[in-house]
Amino acid sequence: MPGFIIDPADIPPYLLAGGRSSRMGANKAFALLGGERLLTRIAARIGQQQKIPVALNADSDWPDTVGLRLVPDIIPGKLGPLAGVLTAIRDATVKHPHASHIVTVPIDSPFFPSDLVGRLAQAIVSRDEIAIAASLSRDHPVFGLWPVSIADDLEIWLLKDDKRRVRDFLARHTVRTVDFATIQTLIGPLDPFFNINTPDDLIAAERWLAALEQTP
Ligand SMILES: Nc1nc2c(ncn2[C@@H]2O[C@H](COP(=O)(O)OP(=O)(O)OP(=O)(O)O)[C@@H](O)[C@H]2O)c(=O)[nH]1
Ligand SMILES: [Mg+2]
Repeated sequence: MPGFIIDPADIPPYLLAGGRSSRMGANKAFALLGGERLLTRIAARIGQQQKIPVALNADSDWPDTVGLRLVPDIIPGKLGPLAGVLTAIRDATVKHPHASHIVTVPIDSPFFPSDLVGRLAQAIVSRDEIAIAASLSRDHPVFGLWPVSIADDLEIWLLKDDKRRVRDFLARHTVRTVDFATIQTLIGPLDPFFNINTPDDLIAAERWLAALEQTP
């Protein structure tokens, strides 16, 4: 079936980095993986899939945006990743008025698939649908295509729902879930959405990176 989105590379990309990094104990965007900051590494990885420059959704006093356009949350209080999604949609409505969707990726998952946006876009069959990634039977809604048409509903939900469970918001909309396979490496199968929350996760990520580099 032909998809609704004609060119996935035209979807405006937003890097979600507005979290607290509380489990890491320091801003994980600046943590080094393979000698490179996660911020630089992940911006490049999503940037290579998209024609529109990546925007950085992060605090207004962010120390170094590495040249990315900074878009701070429009609702204060660190209300979670969906506050970043709302911010991105509102920004895109102004900066990219023809976009039907935006794409978000988190700051802490360095191995996400190089065909992420294309596969998510393929799953969308009409204007108001959300597409999110999944692997190993788990959903990863921070990796999502979000229709700009959900903005008002998302804003009301963020302000009114105290629990702010992402799955509760998704239940209000049509969601296409796209499953991605694990990556075979010399040390076993890698979840492409492995995410770095703690210092131990960062050590594990170094091992995965080395294994990927050694895998033919
Ligand atoms: N814009 C925005 N992004 C957020 C917010 N909370 C989390 N995120 C982002 O959502 C993604 C997944 O969040 P987590 O893995 O929990 O990261 P975190 O919140 O920084 O880390 P913890 O404090 O340890 O939970 C990361 O890219 C975060 O930067 C928020 O309030 N606003
Ligand atoms: Mg995380």
